[in-house]
Amino acid sequence: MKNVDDLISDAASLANRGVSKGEIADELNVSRETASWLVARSGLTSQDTQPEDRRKSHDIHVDWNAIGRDSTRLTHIGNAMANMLSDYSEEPSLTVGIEKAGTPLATAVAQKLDTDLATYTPRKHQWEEGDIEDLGGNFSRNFAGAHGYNCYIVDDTITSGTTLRETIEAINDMGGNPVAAAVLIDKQGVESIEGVPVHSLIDIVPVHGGS
Ligand SMILES: O=P(O)(O)OC[C@H]1O[C@H](OP(=O)(O)OP(=O)(O)O)[C@H](O)[C@@H]1O
Repeated sequence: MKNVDDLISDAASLANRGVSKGEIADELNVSRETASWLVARSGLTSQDTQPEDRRKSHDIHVDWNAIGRDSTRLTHIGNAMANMLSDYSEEPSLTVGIEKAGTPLATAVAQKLDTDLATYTPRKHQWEEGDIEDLGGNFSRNFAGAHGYNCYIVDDTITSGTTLRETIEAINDMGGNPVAAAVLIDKQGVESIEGVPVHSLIDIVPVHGGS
């Protein structure tokens, strides 16, 4: 069982060997953002890892600020995501937004589909102290819980899929039924996670070949 210090040590060791942040994320089964955080916590400077990162990392940063900063655009995008989710016989009555960026999108989706609203904060946001295995994510008490609900799940991006997988497991653990998920952008191009269909408005598809 690993605690945060073990992970920081592992991340530093991999970074010192020239492994990219994306590969560290895969190796340690965390998101790339978390891998960056672990390397930063280890005290390695960006100079220590930057050249190898530039050469080996294929990850991309998605900037959807033009949508997120404008409530009209956000609502339109939420409606489009709702449209992708509107064909399930279970007729979910709860939309679960993944904090933080998934929540405003989930709010728009919930409004369009006339469902209740829940928010889930993944465990990676609760890593400041303690053993990672002992820390879980949580549903905000300000919104609905997942118990007894057929649920849609909404987030902005899939990078490794770890966050969505964790959210699906958390909904199951709480006695809910995750029916389908929708994201703005899927960097994996997955069709399903843990048996739950995943819909994305945009898939990122790496193109190989050329020079
Ligand atoms: O598929 P994964 O590798 O798990 O990564 C995807 C997650 O990472 C981002 O969250 P992040 O914590 O970076 O940002 P946020 O709190 O602003 O949503 C994003 O919003 C997803 O929730």
